[in-house]
Amino acid sequence: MLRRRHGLSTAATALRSLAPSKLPPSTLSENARRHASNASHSHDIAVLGAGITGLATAYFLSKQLPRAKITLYESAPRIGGWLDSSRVDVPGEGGGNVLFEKGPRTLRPAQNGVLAAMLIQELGLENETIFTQNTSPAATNRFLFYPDRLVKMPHPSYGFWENFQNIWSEPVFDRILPSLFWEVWKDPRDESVRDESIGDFFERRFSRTVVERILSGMIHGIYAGDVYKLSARSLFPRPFRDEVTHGGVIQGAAKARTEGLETTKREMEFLNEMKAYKWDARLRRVLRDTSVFTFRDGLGMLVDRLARSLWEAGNVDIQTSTPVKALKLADDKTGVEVTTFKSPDPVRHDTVVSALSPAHLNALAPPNTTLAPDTPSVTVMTVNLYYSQPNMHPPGFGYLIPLATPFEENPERALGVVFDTAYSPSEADTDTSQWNINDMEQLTREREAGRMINVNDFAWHNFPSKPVVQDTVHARGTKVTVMLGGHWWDGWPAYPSEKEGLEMARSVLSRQLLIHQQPQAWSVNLQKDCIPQYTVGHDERLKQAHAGLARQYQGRLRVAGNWMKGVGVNDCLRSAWDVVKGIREGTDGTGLEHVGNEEYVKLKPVRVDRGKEE
Ligand SMILES: C=Cc1c2[nH]c(c1C)Cc1[nH]c(c(CCC(=O)O)c1C)Cc1[nH]c(c(C)c1CCC(=O)O)Cc1[nH]c(c(C)c1C=C)C2
Repeated sequence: MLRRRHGLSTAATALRSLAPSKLPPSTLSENARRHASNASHSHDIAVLGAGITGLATAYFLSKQLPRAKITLYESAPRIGGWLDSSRVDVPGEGGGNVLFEKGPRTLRPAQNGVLAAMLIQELGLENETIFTQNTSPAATNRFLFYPDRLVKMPHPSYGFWENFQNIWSEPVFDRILPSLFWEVWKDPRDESVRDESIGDFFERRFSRTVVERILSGMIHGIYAGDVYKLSARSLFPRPFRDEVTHGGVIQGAAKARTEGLETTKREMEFLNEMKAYKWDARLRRVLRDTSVFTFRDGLGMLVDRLARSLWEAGNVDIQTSTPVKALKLADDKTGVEVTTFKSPDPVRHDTVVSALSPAHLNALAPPNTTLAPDTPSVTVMTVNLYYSQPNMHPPGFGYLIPLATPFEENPERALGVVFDTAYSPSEADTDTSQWNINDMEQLTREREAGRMINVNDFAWHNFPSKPVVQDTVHARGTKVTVMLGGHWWDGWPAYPSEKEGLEMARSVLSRQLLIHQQPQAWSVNLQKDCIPQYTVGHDERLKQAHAGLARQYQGRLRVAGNWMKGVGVNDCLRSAWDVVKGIREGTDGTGLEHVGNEEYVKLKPVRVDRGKEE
């Protein structure tokens, strides 16, 4: 009884830190809550950390083990970690507000993203989702800034000639075609080389210009990291393997096209499990044409809905503002004792899942032990800016700034700029007279059939009849995010202040996009140690960590998060899914057992005939 009251009040505290409108109605699943809290528990599981990994772990646990007792410990007063969406008022005529994302802003439905898609369905977010169509500029137009201008990356939708001319004339693509051609003739590396940096690998296979002008930009957009430090084996496992098994990267890609892609048995099982899921047919159809999606209130809405669902489940106790101090294997080895800074008495749980960073987890370990491998991370400053003038940048996703961009063109060492307007519609975008489709009956038919349709500069489909918009400003403006820091700030003793960050971002926009105006709204966010860096030898270190955890804890302590097999939100969901599967199946896993799993199977080459899709 005591637990239940405590659980409800702490969950309520967590929920109250969200918008008041998100508080669960008192009628919600009261029976379910009472039932679960009175029942004897099948498992007693603690989850450490209520970022997206911890929340998703608790969610999958509560769904798949409804009789488990789950305690979620979070050191901060709020939940959600790096997923943080907030609204900022825009002063002036039109008024209203704009939504800024401090961290990740969109999700892809592909690969591990099927789990995010599943959450749309299970959390009832269909009518709150903004789907960006994969033919829209936000999906097709990506730019690199080199040497002093935006250059469009090739895309099949531009057609052969436009791509060819671009590749032929722009210095960013200098010698790319010969380097692709010669790759086929290069000797493969010695098999004894177990890992190297992606910079070294692609420089060896292709050329330094490919690495420094193109690849480094792409890596900035995902890892904010240094190509010469990150691991080829961890980040590009397929090409790295193809070099040895097929003689080269191009040969490997060609073989995959003709004979089918190779994937691990584990991935295949996951795909089959996802295929067997009872998908809403309409959602599935829309997602097939979706490049990325987000929600009316940003990705923070996913956090809110997960929290609400945990509340409703009744068997989850969310303890915010409760930092964990220490972890210890129970003397009888059948559980783990968790001590928090709130009480000197340890609480025993059958299983603990850490959704903390390696550094945080190691800080809880008994003296002279490490639980997770040393994994460096980078700090990113995101600077969101909103201007009331529309179209201040070309239509597209945004641009990335590679290593090779001359210093004088990027003295702030920005990593890239995201054009948020591209996927984030505002009230103004509901004005049908501005849409580039005249036949409104066709629009209605398409919408009713659950098909996506281009209605504007960017494309979006909405489930309900009224389009979902993110920003409440009445006129269309321009919303961008400047990304600063990452590996450029490695080893810095201090980071720029908010004021300096804003000045740096404005200076980037002024030089690179010729935006000299004063923004109407902004937000500067320093995200310390937010992206783990999978440096050379990463997989090997994970394997050792797995062996150590398995030996010491025999399945009682497991790990999940973005520091093992992918740094994105979708990867966090996958990691949560996998760890829960291990617990459900009662294996002696650690959450790292998949690392180095090299049992491969072949996927048949897929030919999608869109006309025949249901
Ligand atoms: C906010 C900073 C982030 C940077 N990388 C990531 C975040 C959250 C993680 C990440 N970003 C992308 C992926 C690939 C998978 C995918 O969803 O596409 C991952 C794992 C791609 C991506 N990069 C940028 C955006 C807007 C996206 C789409 C996903 C998202 O919303 O984050 C832009 C971007 N991200 C970073 C930089 C420096 C940058 C520059 C334009 C760092």
